[in-house]
Amino acid sequence: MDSAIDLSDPTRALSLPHIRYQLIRLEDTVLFHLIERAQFPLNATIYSPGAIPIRNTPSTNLSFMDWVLRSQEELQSKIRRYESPDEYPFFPDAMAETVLPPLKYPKVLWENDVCVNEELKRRYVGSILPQVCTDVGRKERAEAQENYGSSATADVACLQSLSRRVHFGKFVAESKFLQDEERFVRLIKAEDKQGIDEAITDAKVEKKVLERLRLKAEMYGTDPNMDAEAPRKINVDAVVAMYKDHVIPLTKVVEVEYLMQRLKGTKWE
Ligand SMILES: O=C(O)C(=O)C[C@]1(C(=O)O)C=C[C@@H](O)C=C1
Repeated sequence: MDSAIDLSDPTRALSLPHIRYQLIRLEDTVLFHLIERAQFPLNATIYSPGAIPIRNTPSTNLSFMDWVLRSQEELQSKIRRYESPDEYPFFPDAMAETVLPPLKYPKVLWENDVCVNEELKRRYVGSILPQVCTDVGRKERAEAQENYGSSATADVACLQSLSRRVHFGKFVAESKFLQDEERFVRLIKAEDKQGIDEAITDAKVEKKVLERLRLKAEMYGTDPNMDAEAPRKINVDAVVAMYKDHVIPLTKVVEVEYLMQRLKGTKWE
């Protein structure tokens, strides 16, 4: 599978404008997947372990959605999805050998084991989805068993695009580190996580991200054939809140944790 970052040229891969362009592109991906998911009710049962027995797999204690996600990841690992440095599995134990010859990606990132997928999934199921699936101009929608499979399939796409977005923080962090090595080495050596967080934060860019996202959610969520009063396909406020409270903060966690590991094996260690 292709990486969204241009890895053929490591200098370009670490240029901040190039990375930010990819982050903007990913907003579209995340939004379109969420719009697909929001057409179905929340269907909370699919997130509850054991609530839906998985036939022929009695030993599993996964929720239905987790079982779909894990099965997809197992298949996708065989076609090299997780060889790309911007892809991280939610179920590392499901990784299988690839059926294609392995790829050799140039090393752009520093060695690290940062992965926030567990936390991302917890927030997606517990907070993001309940908000996104309500208040699209309709009453609370009842569970629909016939949509269990479609809901979980859309969840996989949402979770994978969100995971990719927040782990792009590693490229951002590497780029920022190279721009001001002296400052970051000092902060990292002092284990000053708050100082690192302040150093990587750009409030103006964050404000712009949220404004652009609101516009996109309003535009993509409105059918051009419908009148202006018709219900939107997506809860615009929920989308903006998702980025403000979860996506940007988790991207920053990834950036800080990546930088905390950045001096391992260097002359500064
Ligand atoms: O674009 C950056 O510089 C980033 O670090 C990414 C990002 C974001 O998640 O959108 C995160 C932190 C910054 O404060 C601004 C934006």
